[in-house]
Amino acid sequence: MIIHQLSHPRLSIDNLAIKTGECWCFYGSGRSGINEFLALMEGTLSESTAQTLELPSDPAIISFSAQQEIFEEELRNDDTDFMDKPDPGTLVREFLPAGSLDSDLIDTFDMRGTLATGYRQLSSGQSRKLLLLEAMLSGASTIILDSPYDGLDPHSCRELDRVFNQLDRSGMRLLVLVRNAEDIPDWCDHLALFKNSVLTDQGPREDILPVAAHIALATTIFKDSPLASEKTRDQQPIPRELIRLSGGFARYGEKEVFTGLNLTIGKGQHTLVTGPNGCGKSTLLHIITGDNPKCYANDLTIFGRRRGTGESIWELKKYMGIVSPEIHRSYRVPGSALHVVLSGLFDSIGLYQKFTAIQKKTATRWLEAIDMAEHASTPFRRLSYGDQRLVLIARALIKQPPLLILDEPTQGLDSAARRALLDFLETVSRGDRTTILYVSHRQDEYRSFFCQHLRLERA
Ligand SMILES: Nc1ncnc2c1ncn2[C@@H]1O[C@H](COP(=O)(O)OP(=O)(O)OP(=O)(O)O)[C@@H](O)[C@H]1O
Repeated sequence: MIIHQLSHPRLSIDNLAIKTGECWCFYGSGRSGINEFLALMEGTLSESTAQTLELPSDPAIISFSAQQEIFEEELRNDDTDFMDKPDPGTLVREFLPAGSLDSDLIDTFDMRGTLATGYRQLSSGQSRKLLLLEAMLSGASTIILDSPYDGLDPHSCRELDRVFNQLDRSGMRLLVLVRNAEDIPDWCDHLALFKNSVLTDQGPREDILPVAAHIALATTIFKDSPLASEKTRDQQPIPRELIRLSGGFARYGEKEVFTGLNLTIGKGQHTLVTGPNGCGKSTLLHIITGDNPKCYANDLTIFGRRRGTGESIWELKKYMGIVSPEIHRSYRVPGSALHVVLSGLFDSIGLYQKFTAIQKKTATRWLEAIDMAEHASTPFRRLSYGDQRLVLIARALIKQPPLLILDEPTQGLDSAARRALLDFLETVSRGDRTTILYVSHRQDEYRSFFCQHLRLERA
């Protein structure tokens, strides 16, 4: 792979040559040029010129946008309307090359139990692991891993390291893109850095690592958030107990996800939920938000109202702000970044209601808070994954909800943005307006303001 004198409004690379057998890590903050580099690898970077551009012809790319593309393809092919049972879509085993189903790697990543599951039914971490397995088992000669640890539980992260440490890389090229210095894998032998839209440094890992330590330490996002702004919607008084789930259970068909789960969240009882990929964290949140049909069968009281007693889901959603991989995946309707933030006021995916000048001003202030005011009219889908994530966080925060549900909100963010979000949430946690329910795999996000920790296990 050779890149010589590549020029793009947000990416310059003077010289880059990667030989077969080499393993490179590319590191930069979210707006350093790293997203454009990924787009270059994906073949979607327009407006660039280069003197020499020899890219891998058919790389296996493991990224959130690749996951999204498959999801959308699966939705397009969904034949449920023409069948007498839900169409599971392409099964996990159908993604893997014929003859590879005995591979130990499937057990290593704890995916054997999902072989007969459809792609759309996978948890977010499981769908990442599937792409990884597909790339490795099909013997791809170039593998590009974008934020490889995001979305994986600690066990899978360790296994990923073990597998790549032991991998015979002689016939392959491995490119890893990370936005957190802590995520630079020790199994990469080369390191390259992006700063201010330029690939500035490159060389053996140990030579460049000291320079990397100084990148992405500063950000202004969430420094000036409209936290105590004017009320954006009338709110009823909220009871002291927000959630009570007694003997909670969830299953899909024959498959039990969890059972006998008790959870009470009082006002100000900021709660952290952790557990391995596929143990049911998102399912639990979907039961709470009313997005899983099992919410009616469960003994669940939310904001003082027993579920299944005639309340509408929209009544309850008024009190929640939600960020999750599922919302991110579902946000496929056209609309600008500003419209996405505004849609948080109406709990809709897409903006279908008239908004007031005050609401627009508040949304604009939230865009300023995430340093994206200049992208107010940029179509949401054209933003990088990390910037989309920030917009969705602003969407959840805009109404300053009594219950803020954040399911792996920092996926795709760089370390500075992640820290800024957690610092901001710490400030939120000190007020009496919002209670936070937070799911994460990253131990560096387990802040002390979480006063309750729910550890889920696999059933
Ligand atoms: N619609 C569905 N149909 C069948 N199985 C499903 C469906 N949705 C989720 N599952 C399965 O339920 C289990 C729990 O999924 P869930 O998304 O709640 O896990 P999670 O703990 O949030 O995982 P992750 O950490 O990877 O996000 C997984 O094994 C998943 O494959």
